[in-house]
Amino acid sequence: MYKIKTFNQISVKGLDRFGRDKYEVGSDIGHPDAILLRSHKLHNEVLPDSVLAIARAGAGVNNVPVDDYSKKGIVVFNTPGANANAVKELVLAGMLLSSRGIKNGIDHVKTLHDISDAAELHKTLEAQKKQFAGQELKGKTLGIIGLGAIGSLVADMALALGMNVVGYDPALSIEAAWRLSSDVQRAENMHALLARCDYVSLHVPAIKPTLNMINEDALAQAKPGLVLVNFARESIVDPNAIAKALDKGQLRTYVCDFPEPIFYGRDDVIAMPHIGASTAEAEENCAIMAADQIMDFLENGNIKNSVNFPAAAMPRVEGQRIVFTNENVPKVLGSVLSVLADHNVNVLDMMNKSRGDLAYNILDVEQMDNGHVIDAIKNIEHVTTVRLID
Ligand SMILES: NC(=O)C1=CN([C@@H]2O[C@H](COP(=O)(O)OP(=O)(O)OC[C@H]3O[C@@H](n4cnc5c(N)ncnc54)[C@H](O)[C@@H]3O)[C@@H](O)[C@H]2O)C=CC1
Ligand SMILES: O=C(O)C(=O)COP(=O)(O)O
Repeated sequence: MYKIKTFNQISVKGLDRFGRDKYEVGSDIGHPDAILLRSHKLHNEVLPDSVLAIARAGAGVNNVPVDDYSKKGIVVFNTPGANANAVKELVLAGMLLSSRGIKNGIDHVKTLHDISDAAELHKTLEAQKKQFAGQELKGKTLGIIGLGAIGSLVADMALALGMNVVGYDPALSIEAAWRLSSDVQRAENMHALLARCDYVSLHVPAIKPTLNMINEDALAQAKPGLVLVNFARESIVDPNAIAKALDKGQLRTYVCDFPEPIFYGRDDVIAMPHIGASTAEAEENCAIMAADQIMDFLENGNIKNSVNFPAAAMPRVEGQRIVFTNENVPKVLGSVLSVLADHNVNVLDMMNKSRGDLAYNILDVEQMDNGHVIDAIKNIEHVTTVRLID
């Protein structure tokens, strides 16, 4: 039996992927083979040695100490794009909330509940509605910082609304570039983007280079009256700088999924409780993708959508499969193959992939009757983890 420990609310559709004949799944599992979670922070958790993999049902992995886990040979997965549409739709809601008198208008209507005569109510509304007039998105310029799964969907949506779209992403992958509409204009740098946009939406991961990227310096470049939309992470903005920019009118509104105490009581901040990915569809997509990736890894050693390991997958053949991780230095694979040769084990197929400082290997071998082989591989210098899969 494989054991999967869960944190957070994981969609049942995902949990149901784990066949109960092979898997035990729950939030109170003691020595799990893998962990399935959403935003639960793992930095302060002591992981049992049994853990081989972590799957983040979602995009951001800043709640997982990925570098530490890489050193231990723990594979970390996420689910790219699985919740992107949900975020995109909320970005639209955020832009509309910041541009039209929606919230204040609705609140105002609620204050009129003692007017019982319909005709009088309509007359009052018509007389007062001018205070809730707004502006349209069409014809305005939206800047998008980070043009990955979410950024590219936001770009398509904004173009469809008749907005001009400017993008900035110095780390854009080739795959993401192919997905991007050719109508997205390219900004040379973030400051140039901020200077020409009416709205800016942030879609970068929380990593060292993006920490506090929206700071006082950046906001000083913004076109006065900018609406800043942050459904990415709290750590990429400096809240004090945002508050100052709002006070000065450099920012008109800050729309975010990450409330901060400094924003309490401000009408120019629209803060939501991290609900960008909180739709039934996104939760299902993420949970299903994460569960499938864990199962393929545990049962076959295959790796897809890892943030710290290379992609590696081979179809299964007869016999057994050995998977091992090693530091990415010369001679390790050769030493492993020598051990197999010494024990008379025939290799049927193999794959060796590397990513940064680590390498991952899949070896299909004929059925072995020698139990010492795995121990011998474990003892080879620079081998971090090894596993035999039947
Ligand atoms: N509010 C919510 O519930 C959700 C928030 N998120 C956040 O949104 C982030 C982005 O998600 P996806 O689009 O799915 O990820 P993604 O990995 O597909 O796209 C991120 C993009 O940011 C770019 N990037 C990296 N460093 C950059 C920099 N310094 N300047 C400009 N661009 C840079 C990358 O090249 C990549 O194209 C996640 O990492 C997560 O923090 C994601 C899903 C839900
Ligand atoms: O996918 C992401 O990065 C998110 O922020 C979504 O977080 P959640 O799974 O809703 O806690």
